[in-house]
Amino acid sequence: MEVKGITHNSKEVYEGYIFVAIEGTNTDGHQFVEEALRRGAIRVYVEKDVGIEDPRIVKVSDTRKLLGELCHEFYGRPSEKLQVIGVTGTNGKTTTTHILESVFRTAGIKVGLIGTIYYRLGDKVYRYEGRTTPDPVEWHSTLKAMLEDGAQVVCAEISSHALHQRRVWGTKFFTTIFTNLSQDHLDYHGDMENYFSAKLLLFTQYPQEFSVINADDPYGKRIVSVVGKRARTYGKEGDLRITNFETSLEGSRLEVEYEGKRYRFFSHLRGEFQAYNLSAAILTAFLRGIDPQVVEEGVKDVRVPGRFETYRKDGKTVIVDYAHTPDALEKLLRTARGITRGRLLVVFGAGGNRDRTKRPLMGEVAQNWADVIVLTSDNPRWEDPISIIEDIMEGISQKNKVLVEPDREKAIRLAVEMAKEGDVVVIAGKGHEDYQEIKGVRYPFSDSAVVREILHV
Ligand SMILES: CC(=O)N[C@H]1[C@@H](OP(=O)(O)OP(=O)(O)OC[C@H]2O[C@@H](n3ccc(=O)[nH]c3=O)[C@H](O)[C@@H]2O)O[C@H](CO)[C@@H](O)[C@@H]1O[C@H](C)C(=O)N[C@@H](C)C(=O)N[C@H](CCC(=O)O)C(=O)O
Ligand SMILES: Nc1ncnc2c1ncn2[C@@H]1O[C@H](COP(=O)(O)OP(=O)(O)OP(=O)(O)O)[C@@H](O)[C@H]1O
Ligand SMILES: N[C@H](CCC[C@H](N)C(=O)O)C(=O)O
Ligand SMILES: [Mg+2]
Repeated sequence: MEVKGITHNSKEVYEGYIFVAIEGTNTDGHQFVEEALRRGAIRVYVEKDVGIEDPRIVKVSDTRKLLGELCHEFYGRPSEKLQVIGVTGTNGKTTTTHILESVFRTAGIKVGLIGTIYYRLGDKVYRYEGRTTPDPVEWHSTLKAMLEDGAQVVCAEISSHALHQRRVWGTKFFTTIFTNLSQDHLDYHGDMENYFSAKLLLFTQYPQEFSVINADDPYGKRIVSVVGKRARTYGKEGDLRITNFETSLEGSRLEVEYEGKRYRFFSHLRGEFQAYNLSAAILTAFLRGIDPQVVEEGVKDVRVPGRFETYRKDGKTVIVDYAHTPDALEKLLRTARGITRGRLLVVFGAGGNRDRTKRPLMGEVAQNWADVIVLTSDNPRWEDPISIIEDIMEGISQKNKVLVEPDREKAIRLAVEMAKEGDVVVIAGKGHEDYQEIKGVRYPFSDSAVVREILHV
């Protein structure tokens, strides 16, 4: 039986395909078995009876795991011929994968990147459906495509949704990395314990040589206790020990101690949290045997679109960043406050159809650090923008600091034009995003483009 393709979507079944029925969050693939058969499926895997007598239907215990295993086989087990580095955690995945990409490229190693912004190998960008971590078909086929295009290493962001939905099941990892865990995605996971359990899966259910863990994070400590001798840690208490870190508008200086030696690094990345992203990437590069001088060179000029992008004009500074969780916003504003001579203004909103409970917490963070808060829309999706803003307002008692402007472009313009010499304006939540998602439509929109137009830079 020659298999022509594998899919979990009946609408993508063609003659000779295998269809795997998945019970999802919106609908159940088991309702589409008849359609899959009609479209020419030669095998249909189900988890439960669908009331159709047909020799092509086979029942298994877990169709999500089966889908991953089938795709891993069908695309030629690419993760066994590459070195796949998987990064998970609430924040830092995109940044850490970009640092690793820069280090491996400096070492002359062909390195692929799969994550929030793009799936790319050098200048080649692969089909991208908008997920930080794609479904098993897109995941294993992209690994195969990168392998065929010469990739030796692939650095990938592994989201908690992906782990919960087994989107990367069947993958063999070289190294997995844990950045941190703080509040996000509770709309999906329900509570922090479930969120942590999803993250833990990467370190316990997938083959890997090393687990690189943030020893300073309370959840990181729990992962170390579970993975045992495979763990290699970073942080103030890590195997790779952070001994000094300074950050400014110019960049960051990091000093670490590892296996009895001291190392110093400089990077254009800014923000106190970069100590951790840099350390995670440096430890991983050391474990892969990359020469320290090459690592030093590789971490210098890392550019991550939409992370702490800085524009300056007439003595005022505007920072565009992707922070969209209470922890990230807190660390971003704390860093911004440290470089502000005058007032700190912040423009942000919160994504619709995402974790609602984080909204007042973000409002409270903004109130603690900023002099002026302009509340606006992020990606409202199917929610009313005003009600999202009201959720954020719940966390703000100092109402006199707040201006409300639901139109994001007007809100950015309002803050930048209000700012005076010495002031800093932080525009948070969307970073690299080049769209605004409203009621299922992605309208072209970019925070950076709006800022550049206002400042004529
Ligand atoms: C909540 C969530 O994660 N949903 C993801 C999930 O969809 P689902 O389980 O809801 O699927 P469903 O729509 O219920 O359909 C169930 C099954 O029926 C099948 N079906 C459906 C219709 C049909 O006609 N025939 C058919 O066979 C579907 O193919 C599917 O297998 O599986 C889909 C396929 O893999 C994903 O595209 C989809 O991502 C949605 C669009 C999404 O917005 N996900 C976000 C929350 C997300 O995944 N974000 C993370 C983290 C971002 C970050 O913090 O970095 C990410 O990795 O991007
Ligand atoms: N190690 C970190 N700890 C806390 N905040 C961080 C860290 N690294 C980056 N941030 C902040 O969080 C934001 C998101 O960073 P990044 O895009 O690297 O995270 P991510 O895990 O890929 O996020 P997402 O899951 O939304 O894709 C950054 O814009 C920055 O403000
Ligand atoms: N500006 C986006 C950031 C989150 C995107 C991604 N992390 C997700 O949850 O899909 C939003 O808040 O909608
Ligand atoms: Mg990301």
